[in-house]
Amino acid sequence: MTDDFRFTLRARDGGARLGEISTPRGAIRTPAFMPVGTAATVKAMYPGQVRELGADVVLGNVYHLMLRPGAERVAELGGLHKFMNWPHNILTDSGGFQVMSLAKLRKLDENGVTFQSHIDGSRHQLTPERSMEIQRLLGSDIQMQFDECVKLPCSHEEAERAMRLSLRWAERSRKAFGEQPGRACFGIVQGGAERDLRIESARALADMDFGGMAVGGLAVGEPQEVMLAMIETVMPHLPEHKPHYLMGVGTPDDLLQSVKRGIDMFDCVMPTRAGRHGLAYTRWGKLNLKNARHAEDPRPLDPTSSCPAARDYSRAYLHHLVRCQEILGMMLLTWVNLAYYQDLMAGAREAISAGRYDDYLAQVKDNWTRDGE
Ligand SMILES: CO[C@@H]1O[C@H](CNc2nc3cc4c(=O)[nH]c(N)nc4cc3[nH]2)[C@H]2OC(C)(C)O[C@@H]12
Repeated sequence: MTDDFRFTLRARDGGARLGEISTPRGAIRTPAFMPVGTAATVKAMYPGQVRELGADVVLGNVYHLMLRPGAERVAELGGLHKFMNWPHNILTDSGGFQVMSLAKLRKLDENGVTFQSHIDGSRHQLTPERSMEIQRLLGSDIQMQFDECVKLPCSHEEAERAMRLSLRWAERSRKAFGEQPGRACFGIVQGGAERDLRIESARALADMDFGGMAVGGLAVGEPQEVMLAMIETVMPHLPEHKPHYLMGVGTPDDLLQSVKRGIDMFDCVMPTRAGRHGLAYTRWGKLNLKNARHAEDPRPLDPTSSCPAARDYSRAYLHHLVRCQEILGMMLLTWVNLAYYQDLMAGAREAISAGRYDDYLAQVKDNWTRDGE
């Protein structure tokens, strides 16, 4: 156990990295997938279940928690770890992205963003200082700078404006974070799909004293090749001794391709959101269990899986639950999908350690062509 925040690079296999973040709350094995726990819960999962799947860290959101139940209230109740009964690491997103994708009547200026809650219309303001104060009140172990993420496609001028604003907000966020032993503040690289802006942003952030570097502004609807091109553009300019976090990503293929290019951390709503909508991620690809072809299929999703939801329930039963919109259907498929994402990352870590990541990537992709059977 350590009382400071430390990242150790354990092995490399081409561009892929095997590492470990250690904090007073435990180790985060990288490459890592962080289940999204937006409203202080990984939807449809017990915290103990999430941990059993191998998750070392979950993600929380300033935007949602400041609106409901409120950061001060969570602090009075002992902080977010105690509140949600998750004693392991928590990373919190700083709110800027969610404000722009969820809130109403947003007004952005140099100081921050004022907006109306999408829940009750109440008025709120987020600045770099308030976002870092909220993350400190929550007791977050990894706190994200407050930034502005532009939608893609956008003009070079617009991407430049938002990237420079995000750099000024990075300075303010880092100053407001101060020194919190055992915790880290991460900078977020912006710059849209513009190589010059991405490099300028990465270089400027690398000179600030951040504990890790995130790549933001992606997974906002751009094609995968644009996302991968931006990762390749910034990677040479990210400090290799600090964790690299790709925000909001992604599909299983996105994760494996990004690990190959030097990404260590991911978060994405896909496995949990897809599970609630009847979609199952399996070794052979994605299955839509609403589809009538599963109605009389007695086989489990994957008899070799270590996840009971994938091993002990027939596709016919899962199809029935999804068709009836039964709560158990959402629970079981969320479980299946998070197990798949954690196993995918565990396999990547093992493959990098053995120096056979490219074989692993090819083997996983080869299985996907067999249409879920
Ligand atoms: C696949 O899920 C959809 O795609 C979005 C995930 N993509 C994403 N890119 C992000 C970029 C940033 C960023 O630049 N900065 C900060 N602070 N946080 C970020 C969070 C991000 N998440 C989800 O967001 C919506 C709700 C649009 O659909 C989901």
